[in-house]
Amino acid sequence: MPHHPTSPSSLLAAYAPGMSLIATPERTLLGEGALDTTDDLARVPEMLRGVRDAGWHRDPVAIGAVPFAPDAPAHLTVPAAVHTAPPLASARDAAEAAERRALPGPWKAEALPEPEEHRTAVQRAVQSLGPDLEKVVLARSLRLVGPGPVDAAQVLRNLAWRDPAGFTFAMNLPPRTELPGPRTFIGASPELLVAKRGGRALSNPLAGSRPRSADATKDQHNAVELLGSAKDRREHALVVDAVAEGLRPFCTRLDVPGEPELIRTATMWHLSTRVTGELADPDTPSVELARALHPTPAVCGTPTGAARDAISRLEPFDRGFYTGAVGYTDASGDGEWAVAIRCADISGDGLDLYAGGGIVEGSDPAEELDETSAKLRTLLLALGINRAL
Ligand SMILES: C=C(O[C@H]1C=CC=C(C(=O)O)[C@@H]1O)C(=O)O
Repeated sequence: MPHHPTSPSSLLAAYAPGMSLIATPERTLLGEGALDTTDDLARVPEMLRGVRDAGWHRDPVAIGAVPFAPDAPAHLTVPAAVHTAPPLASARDAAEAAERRALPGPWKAEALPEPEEHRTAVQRAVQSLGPDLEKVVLARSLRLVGPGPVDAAQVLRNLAWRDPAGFTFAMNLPPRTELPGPRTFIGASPELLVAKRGGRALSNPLAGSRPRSADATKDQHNAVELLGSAKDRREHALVVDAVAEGLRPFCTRLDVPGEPELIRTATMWHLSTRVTGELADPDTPSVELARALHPTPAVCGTPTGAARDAISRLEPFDRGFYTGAVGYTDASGDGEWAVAIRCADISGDGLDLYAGGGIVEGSDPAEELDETSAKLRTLLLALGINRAL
């Protein structure tokens, strides 16, 4: 991977729509232009070899986004120029305060489905649980339209500095047919689908959530309650088991901690497990691991097929790239792929925000609605909106 010693804030400042940026706990990466593009994650290693063999780039990197639906096109590009910098968390400095600014309103909001309908969908999902469907993740979306073109670069900087330890991204996508002009898939995900470096693989499944609270006592109470919740631990274990099963065929050794830990973002507490493995073949491309894992029960459910069917029955919108994956890989297969959550799809004056939650036996519709509202706050706060919509 090319090395351009620079600071993460200078890459955030250089970002403009049409480019792609991803900031991870390992590095910050900005891609400009396109030497080649594919809509198929499986073809990424071949695309990287092609670019290298043609002499267009000695050390090419592919960066992009994969949708939730298996038959929908991905968008993965080998940029003409890739700039890298250390991780954001290493550089919380004066830039942080200077670069954060609210976007101008007012915003017109339209919920799809309406909150009441989401509660009903959760209720229906709970009723359809049983031996054939143990868990399903149900989501809702919120369309916001502002007074002018949404400033994606400002949203990105706001997201980055609020959650510098996660995976912050802005991916350039082909325009939507109904909304011409630049399209940016943007977000700050706390969840690592898979990273591969040399002979080691790492995944960090999250599932089981409580909102953060501005009140320190309540915040602590939420965290303790989450860690002790049998329902959330069940919901979490289904994801960890699926990730371990997905990685096992590739690994000679797999370490799966028996107990989840708590992690926090600016808006949420989550149960988290770090699964690490030693790869039988250190040349296994990270995209192959991502394909084997996606979609985990953190975004779809268990078993996958029945959960997908329930999602298409109960969700009244197309998820697009939400609950897909975003990331990058180099030609040696080393790379990082985050689960595409806490995100929005920006085109023109509007954006679509998304949030979902895992439904298992014992899930409560009102609590699930509140959880999605809390998850939507990641993007709402990045727009400068500090209230529920
Ligand atoms: C599907 C989402 O979150 C997933 C990741 C962490 C916790 C989750 C949960 O507790 O339900 C979800 O599985 C989302 O944020 O839209």
